[in-house]
Amino acid sequence: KSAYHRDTWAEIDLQAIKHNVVEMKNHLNNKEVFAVVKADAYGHGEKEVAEAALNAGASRLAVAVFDEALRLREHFPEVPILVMGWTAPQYVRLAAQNNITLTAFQTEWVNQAKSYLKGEPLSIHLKVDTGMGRIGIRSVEEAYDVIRACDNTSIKITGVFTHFATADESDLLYYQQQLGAFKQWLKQVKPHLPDDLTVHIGNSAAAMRFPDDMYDGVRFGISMYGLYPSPTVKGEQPIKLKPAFSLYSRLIHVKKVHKGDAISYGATYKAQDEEWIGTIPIGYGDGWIRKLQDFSALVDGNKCPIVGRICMDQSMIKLNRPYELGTKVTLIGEDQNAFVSMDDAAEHLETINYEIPCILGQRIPRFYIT
Ligand SMILES: Cc1ncc(COP(=O)(O)O)c(CNc2conc2O)c1O
Repeated sequence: KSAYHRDTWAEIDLQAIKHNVVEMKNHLNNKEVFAVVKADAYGHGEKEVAEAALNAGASRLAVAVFDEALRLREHFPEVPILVMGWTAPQYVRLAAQNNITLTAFQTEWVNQAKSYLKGEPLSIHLKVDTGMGRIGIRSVEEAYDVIRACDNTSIKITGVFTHFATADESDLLYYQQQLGAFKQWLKQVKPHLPDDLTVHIGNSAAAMRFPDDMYDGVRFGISMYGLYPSPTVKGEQPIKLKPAFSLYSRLIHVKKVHKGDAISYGATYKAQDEEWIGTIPIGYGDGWIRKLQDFSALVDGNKCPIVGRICMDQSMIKLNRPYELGTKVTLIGEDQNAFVSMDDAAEHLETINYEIPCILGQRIPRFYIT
């Protein structure tokens, strides 16, 4: 349960989510946009983001895990929902009863699945591995086996898809190889598949950079949240995105320390002079991990470095002057005309922006700006 009685919170701008969906739909001249809301909508809140994305023109929801699909089905009784990951065959009946589309790519899985179905129609999308090397069919022969296993069963192939490993990079060779492999695969397998198939191959990067390659729809994840998939794509600015996620806290303690005074565990930080130190109620117990030490937060538009070791529930920042208790601290987002972005935090942590909102835990309540 989120601690609502603590001055640390996230704000999710649903107008930004809608803006990004509309931008993508226009960019694709109205192909389908599947809102990828797995991992609690990349940490933004699955229900609220799904609703905003659907209102803005997304036509389907895509998740990674069957339980995410079951939860969303509670709120969205009619929307097509695709589970993009592997689901154990013993759950196919529950999937069929909830009209949830699963991903299939193994003949053995199909054979087991049909033994659990009692005639209910189960929708599946075939996953083709053209080079992501994670899950998926890797040859035409494999495809024939899987398709044959579905024959005369209640398992209906309603889509095929593949996933790109390098669509966000400057070197396009591997992307082109995957695209070529998929086209070749589809040309050979299509005659054995139903006509009204949904074909979708692109993530945010491919959809933004190569909209004409995109077949029927795109699986829109990171950029629906207003984040570019990589510095390369950010540099190209194929569409203008609005970041949705902001993270705030408030000063709960302010003190003046003298030269040589130590801050936090290990006494690793020593004040270099008389300094004003602020304490904020966020720590690695919230996913604000220890490696964020020396990253900066904004107070009154000023960059204030995180000094000393980050604790489980609290962190210290060096202030540019004394501030009142309760003064707002911007950890991610805009403060006056200064801005700390998800990309800044990712760069500091030597990771990608995707990871940051996902690791911010449920002790940080998410509030929604509609
Ligand atoms: C199969 C599949 N399709 C679409 C997306 C959306 O990609 P985007 O967020 O770049 O638009 C993902 C994201 N998968 C992951 C994102 O980060 N790690 C992943 O495995 C995915 O796994």
